[in-house]
Amino acid sequence: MWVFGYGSLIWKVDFPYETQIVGYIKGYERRFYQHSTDHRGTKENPGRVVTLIPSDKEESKVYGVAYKIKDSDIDEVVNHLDYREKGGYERITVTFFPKNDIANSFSITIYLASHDNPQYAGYADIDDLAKQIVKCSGPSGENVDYVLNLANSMRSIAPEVDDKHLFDLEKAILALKSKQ
Ligand SMILES: N[C@@H](CCC(=O)N[C@@H](CS)C(=O)NCC(=O)O)C(=O)O
Repeated sequence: MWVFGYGSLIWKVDFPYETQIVGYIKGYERRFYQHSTDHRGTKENPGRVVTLIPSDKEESKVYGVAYKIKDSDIDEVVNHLDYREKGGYERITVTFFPKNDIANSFSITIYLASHDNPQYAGYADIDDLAKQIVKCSGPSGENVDYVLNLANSMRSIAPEVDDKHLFDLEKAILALKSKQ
């Protein structure tokens, strides 16, 4: 079994895996459109974490990390991730393209929070997202750290990729923090 990480699963790998490959999935865009009340926010003050929105933009790709789960670990890992992603995410299967070997794509499981889940927050502009995020923290820590960890991880796994939404948000958050 393979699992694709495109958010905290890139930088917070709290499950056993055999190997990992950097690559992408197509037809989606990564957006901070999911409320988090159990990790980076609370019910009263929900944070924002990433999900994927469908995109018909030619060649829309979301880069992340694919993890190969050993057969004997599958039940444990799926139970763990089902619990970790309980805030509105569901497992679906998509095609993964290894960055350095796109000819050998394969099926992979992702956790996606669709637009009709109860914690879907939807669109907000970058400044409003940043203003919300700098005020939030939850059981897993500061919402700001979630964004900065993801931005730093993306720069290290795919430095050639410009995820405008992510890096514009990072810039807006750092600008707000510098004024505090
Ligand atoms: N499904 C996404 C993970 C989305 C995500 O980040 N989920 C949150 C749940 S709200 C999480 O696991 N957070 C852990 C943390 O914030 O430390 C992925 O593939 O990376």
